[in-house]
Amino acid sequence: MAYNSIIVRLEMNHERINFGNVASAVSKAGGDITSIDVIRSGQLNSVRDITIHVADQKDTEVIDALKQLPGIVVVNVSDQTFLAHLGGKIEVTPKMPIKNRDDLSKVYTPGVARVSNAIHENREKAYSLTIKRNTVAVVTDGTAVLGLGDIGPEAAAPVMEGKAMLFKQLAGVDAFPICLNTKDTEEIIRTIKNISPIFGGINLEDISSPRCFEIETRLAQELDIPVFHDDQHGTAIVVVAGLLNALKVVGKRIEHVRVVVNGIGAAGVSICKMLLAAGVTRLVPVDREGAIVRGGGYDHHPMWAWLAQQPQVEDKAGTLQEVIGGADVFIGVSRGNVLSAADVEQMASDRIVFAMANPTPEIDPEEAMKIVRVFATGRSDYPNQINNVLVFPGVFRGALDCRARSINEPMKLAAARAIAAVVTAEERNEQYIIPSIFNEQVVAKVRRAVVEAAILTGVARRIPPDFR
Ligand SMILES: NC(=O)C1=CN([C@@H]2O[C@H](COP(=O)(O)OP(=O)(O)OC[C@H]3O[C@@H](n4cnc5c(N)ncnc54)[C@H](O)[C@@H]3O)[C@@H](O)[C@H]2O)C=CC1
Ligand SMILES: CC(=O)C(=O)O
Ligand SMILES: [Mg+2]
Repeated sequence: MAYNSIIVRLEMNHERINFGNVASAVSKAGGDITSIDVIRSGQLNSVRDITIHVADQKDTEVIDALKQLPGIVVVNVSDQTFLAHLGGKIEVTPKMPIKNRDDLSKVYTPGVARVSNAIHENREKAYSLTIKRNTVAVVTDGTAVLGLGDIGPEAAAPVMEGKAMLFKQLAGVDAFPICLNTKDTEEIIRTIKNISPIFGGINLEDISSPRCFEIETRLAQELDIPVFHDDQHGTAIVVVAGLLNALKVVGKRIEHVRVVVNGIGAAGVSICKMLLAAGVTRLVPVDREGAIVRGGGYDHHPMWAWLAQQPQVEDKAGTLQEVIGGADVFIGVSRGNVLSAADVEQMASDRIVFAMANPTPEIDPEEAMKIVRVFATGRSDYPNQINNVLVFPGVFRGALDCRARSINEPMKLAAARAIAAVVTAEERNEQYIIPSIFNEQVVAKVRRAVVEAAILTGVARRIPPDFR
């Protein structure tokens, strides 16, 4: 279950109530007081800030319980998650101060003109003389934000800022959120191409399918910097990493398992492609209207049409409930609460369920954990967090360091194997199939694997010093 922290400012009349009554009311309503700060204390009244750890969506119950107490005034309630977003979460910081005219003439005019001319003569110098070599655009149109859907570019911004923070903290990559006010494929492609000169890479984020496929393919063809749709490939890479380890835990081989993937959008298509490349022989892709079957006609969706031609895709039609029976693996990248315990119980023994819709998984984790052998979500509050945050920082660190032209399939497979290998055979178990995002080996190993594969496949334009 997810928890949140709220800070409640209370004015208490000491003649009518004591703090013990407050603590017991909070606890009865489902909260847990974790700290108390006295703001003002007098003989009759005091004002205190109490921090309460409270289960998701239970905060109103706790506040209502406090409001009903005699001698209490709830002065203010602040939610720590909202506080963390106040004013946005990132800023631009200069690398040196401008203290005098001499500094000014170096970083700005007239000195800067010589640097600009040098880049004009040799465009490649943008990599050594500007932020290009370490800067990635995180671009969205706000149409498939987490599992929240088409909530618009402004509402997508907190997620993009969060991605930018993770890029910087985990891999030292400077990432900038760009939220576009258009859903038009051609306009998105044109805009990204037009802003690309300052960036060393483009991370596409939360752009809904099927537009995301064309946008990525065209940009990858038309730009000479890496373009990576995180929801497609970041997710597929981390799923394959988790699955390789989960299969070892349950003692099944990838070529023998039957895999149901629910939600064949951006993430689902790429997961299916990568599972086939990794050796899956029995695949059941399922979307809203049921299974996508071998030989079916899907003229409206080129990626579904491609899937329907793959020999490993089953030809049995049906709803999720009709096709899940006997499956060894369920991978959900669709939306919250679409899978019941009864559905999961139809699966094979030693089943593996990755319920990755964010923020609400396909099945309630508390229910699922009782009936599956290996369970994972995209969330940080349960064991086995399968989230593309394990991928994009290291992939871009590697791609920027070797100045890769693109991020190709061998680089992606190498990244998946590198993530899986962070968990050793001794450490691996049902609760630990995937490393934590705070495990420092993750970015280092993914970077190394990505650079090696880029060099081997000829897309690296620079050999980083530690590879010479
Ligand atoms: N844990 C992680 O790292 C990641 C999780 N996700 C999650 O996966 C979900 C999908 O993300 P995207 O692929 O980017 O979105 P998308 O919008 O491209 O695709 C969603 C697909 O799910 C299908 N769908 C919706 N309801 C369904 C249902 N009841 N049954 C079967 N299919 C259904 C839609 O028709 C669509 O094809 C979101 O909840 C997102 O948060 C996505 C990327 C990474
Ligand atoms: C994690 C992520 O990128 C998503 O849920 O869309
Ligand atoms: Mg995303």
